[in-house]
Amino acid sequence: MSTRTSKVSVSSATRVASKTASKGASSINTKTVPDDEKDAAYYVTPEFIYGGPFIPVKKPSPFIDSITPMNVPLQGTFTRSFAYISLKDKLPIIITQVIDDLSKKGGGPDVQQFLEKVTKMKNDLMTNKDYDLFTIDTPEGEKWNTWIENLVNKKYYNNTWLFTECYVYRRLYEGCELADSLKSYDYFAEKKKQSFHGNLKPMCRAAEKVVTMLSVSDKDKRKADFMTLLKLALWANKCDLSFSVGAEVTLGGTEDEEDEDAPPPPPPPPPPPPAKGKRKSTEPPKPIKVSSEPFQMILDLKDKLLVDDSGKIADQIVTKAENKQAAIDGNTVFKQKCSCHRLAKSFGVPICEEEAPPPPPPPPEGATEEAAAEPEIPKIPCPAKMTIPHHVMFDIVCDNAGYELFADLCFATFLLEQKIVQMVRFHVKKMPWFVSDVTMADFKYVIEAAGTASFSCTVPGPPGPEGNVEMQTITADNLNSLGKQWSSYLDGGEFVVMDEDYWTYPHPYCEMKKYDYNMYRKLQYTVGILFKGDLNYRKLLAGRNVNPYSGLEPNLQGFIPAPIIAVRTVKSEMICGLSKGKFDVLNKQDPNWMRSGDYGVIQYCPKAEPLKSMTQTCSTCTYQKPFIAVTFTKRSLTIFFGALN
Ligand SMILES: O=P(O)(O)OC[C@@]1(O)O[C@H](CO)[C@@H](O)[C@@H]1O
Repeated sequence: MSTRTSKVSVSSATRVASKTASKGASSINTKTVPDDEKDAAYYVTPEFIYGGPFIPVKKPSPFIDSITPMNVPLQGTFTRSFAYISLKDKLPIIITQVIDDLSKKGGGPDVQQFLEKVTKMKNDLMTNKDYDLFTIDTPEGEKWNTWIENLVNKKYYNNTWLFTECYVYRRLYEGCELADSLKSYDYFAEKKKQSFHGNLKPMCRAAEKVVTMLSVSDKDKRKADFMTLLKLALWANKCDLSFSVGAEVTLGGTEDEEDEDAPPPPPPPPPPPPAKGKRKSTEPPKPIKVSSEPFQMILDLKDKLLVDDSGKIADQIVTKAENKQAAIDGNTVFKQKCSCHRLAKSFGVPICEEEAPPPPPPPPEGATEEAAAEPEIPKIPCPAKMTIPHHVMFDIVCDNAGYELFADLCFATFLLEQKIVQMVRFHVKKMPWFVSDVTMADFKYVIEAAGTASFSCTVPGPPGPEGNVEMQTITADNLNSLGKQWSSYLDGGEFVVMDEDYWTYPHPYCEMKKYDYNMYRKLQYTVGILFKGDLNYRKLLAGRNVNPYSGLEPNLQGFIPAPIIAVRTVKSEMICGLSKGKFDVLNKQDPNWMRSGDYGVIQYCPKAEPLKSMTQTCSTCTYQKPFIAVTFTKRSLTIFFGALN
């Protein structure tokens, strides 16, 4: 009989053994418990029954019948948590949808291999196995394997929900990386396209109003519009396909959707006089009619906005942008020479002073190797020493494509057209992510589709002075003009779209410096970073179930590259910044209120870590280093430059 050793606590094994022994004792050989309790194998080796099955040995379960305890990371072992539900019910369905779609698509042996790997991953998830390592041979794949090997808990439910979910979406994409015929395949593309076309009506209606907010306006109107467009971007976050498990989400599909095409209902009768005494705060909220007209929705949902820092954000971002512009105007020279400048100068190599010149011409035909190895050194300002950017910029860490990206683009357009900033940087994903997160391809698709969409419908216009309502025709004209404006921003550089690896890492943002210091530094140049959506919120709070009444800043745990703006509808069981008692009231009204996406927050942390000159040379200067090392091939110099790495 093979003996299996396993880390099972003796006490529980004893319980198991005695329970086993008591059950049908006559049919099994009742060995006495060995004197030597070190023989743990005894407790886990199933008793062999002649002609009968092995008796299953129940290991102590990692699952706890509880919600996530305070300050503990959300994870699947708490069976009353949404993390558990998401891993048990949502993620397997999303994986199955990918498998089904690809099976229908068909393909050669590489697609079959993809399906086998993804099916195994789905089964491993459902049976709480250990993560498999990545097999792609890339630096980023190696990083993932290092992270997995360093984990204490390598099981899907036992590790944090954040890591497991990111791991699953990253493994899905590995399947494509390993399949030649799936190299640039996006298994969520159709759903994301549908999330655009399925929301044409709210986009066209929103565009009607957005275009009236773009001409430079007085401070009060500018502030009001700033706040409104931030709320438009907030409620757009309801359109999230990982939350809906791939089901199409059209705006306004919330609570009791009001059919706004019907003439508005007559005004409600005056409310009855308040009952004597205090209204019980735990009465379930009365169902509200939510218009699918985006700007009316903002008004309808005002009580669902649990934290609203939009006014403070509007004031401070404008002020910070003005201060940044003053610093740029006043910055005439680099304050310090970068070490590579000094070294280059001392070896007679031109130092990098201006903007990067055009790439050097290709070496002439038949050029000798030495000549080919000596291109003109590009003169690039050394980012390591830059503490003042070239432009006043604002960053948006995007979430979902489709309607949510439309709303984010509207907000960015407002910032540019109101001359608050000169550039908006969008951070998107390098691969299909959480079903509807924006990739570079999605970004370009939405801009192109907005510029060419056609749409027309009639809706009730605003009530006239006598309360009469005229029907009005909504078309895609304003959406088209916005789309064309966005396209020119992309060409002109006002819109910069970046898809660095970092945004598909599984780590909380408080660890950004550890995993991508350059990314942290890049973010320090901006006047504000808008983090969209629930997943970003989970990363900002390190995936923990924090005290709902604690402030945003302490929960960022030092992640303050620039002022942080967190805009998210509540789709996971973590939140901070609530007013006193609010969390308890909401829980009493509906214990599952954090799983609905019906509530939202607009939170702000104004702190920013000062941008200092780096002590070592930057990645740009590293680019020059190999060249200088090749130019001065003396062994001592190569070692010397090597030491600078
Ligand atoms: O970041 P988003 O798109 O706002 O929301 C993503 C998300 O809430 O959807 C899922 C809900 O199950 C979670 O995995 C994840 O946090």
